[in-house]
Amino acid sequence: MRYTMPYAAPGQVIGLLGGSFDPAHAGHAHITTEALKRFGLDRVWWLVSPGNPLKSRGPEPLPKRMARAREVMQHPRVEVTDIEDQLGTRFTAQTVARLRQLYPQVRFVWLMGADNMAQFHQWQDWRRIMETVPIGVLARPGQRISARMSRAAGLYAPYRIPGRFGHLLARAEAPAWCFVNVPMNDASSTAIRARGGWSAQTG
Ligand SMILES: Nc1ncnc2c1ncn2[C@@H]1O[C@H](COP(=O)(O)OP(=O)(O)OP(=O)(O)O)[C@@H](O)[C@H]1O
Ligand SMILES: O=C(O)c1ccc[n+]([C@@H]2O[C@H](COP(=O)([O-])O)[C@@H](O)[C@H]2O)c1
Repeated sequence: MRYTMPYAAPGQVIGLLGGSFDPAHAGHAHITTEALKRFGLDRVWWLVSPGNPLKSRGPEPLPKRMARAREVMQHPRVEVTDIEDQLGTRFTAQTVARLRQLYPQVRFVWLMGADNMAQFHQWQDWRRIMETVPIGVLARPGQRISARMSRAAGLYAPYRIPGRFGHLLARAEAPAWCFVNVPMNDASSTAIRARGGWSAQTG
C-alpha cells in the first residue's frame, strides 16, 4: 500500500479527533474549531475510523465517509485522514503508539466529546492512552455530567487541568486531561441516520 500520511512540522502540536463520522456533521466541525482555540493546538487531524471496535454495526464504506467529512470540515488547519486504515490499526492505543513512532518530533493530543469520556474506561489499554498523550474533552449535550462522573475522570482527577487553563494542555506532560465547557451543538450521526437518506446515498 502507498502511504499518504499527512505532514507535520517538528514541534507542532496536533489534535487527533477519531470517529466513525457516519456521517460527519456540524457538531464535529464545531468541536474541532473549539479545540483549536481552547487547547493551544497547531492543527487537528480527523481520523476517520475503519470501524469503532465497540460498535457492532458496520459503518458506511470508508471512501464515502471520507468524502462527506471533507465536505463538512474545510479549515486550513484541519486535515481529514484515513490514517487508521493505512496503518491497519483499529484501537486508539495502537494508533497513538504508531503515530508517536512515525512522528517522534510531534506532540499529539487526543480529542473527544464528553460521551466518549464517559465510556473511555472500556477502551482497550485506555490507561496507556491516558499515560501517553494529553486528552482534551469537549462538552456535548446531555453528557457533561456523565463525563465528569466517569471512571476515567475519577481515577485521573489529580491530573485534570481546569477548563480556563485549557491552553496549557498542548504542552502538558501526560497524564493530563482537560474538560472544556464550550457552547454546545446537538448534531449527531445517529440522528442523521435515523432521518434516512445517508445510507441510500452512494459515495
Ligand atoms: N455534537 C457533538 N458535540 C460534541 N462532541 C461530539 C459531537 N458529535 C460528535 N462528537 C464527538 O466526535 C467524535 C466522533 O463522533 P462520532 O463520529 O461517533 O459521531 P456521533 O455523532 O457521536 O456518532 P453516533 O451517533 O453514530 O455515535 C467523538 O469523540 C464524539 O464524542
Ligand atoms: O480503542 C478502543 O478500544 C476504542 C473504543 C471505542 C472507540 N474508540 C475510538 O473512539 C473514536 C470515536 O469513535 P466513535 O465510533 O464513537 O466515533 C474513534 O476513533 C474510535 O476508534 C476506540
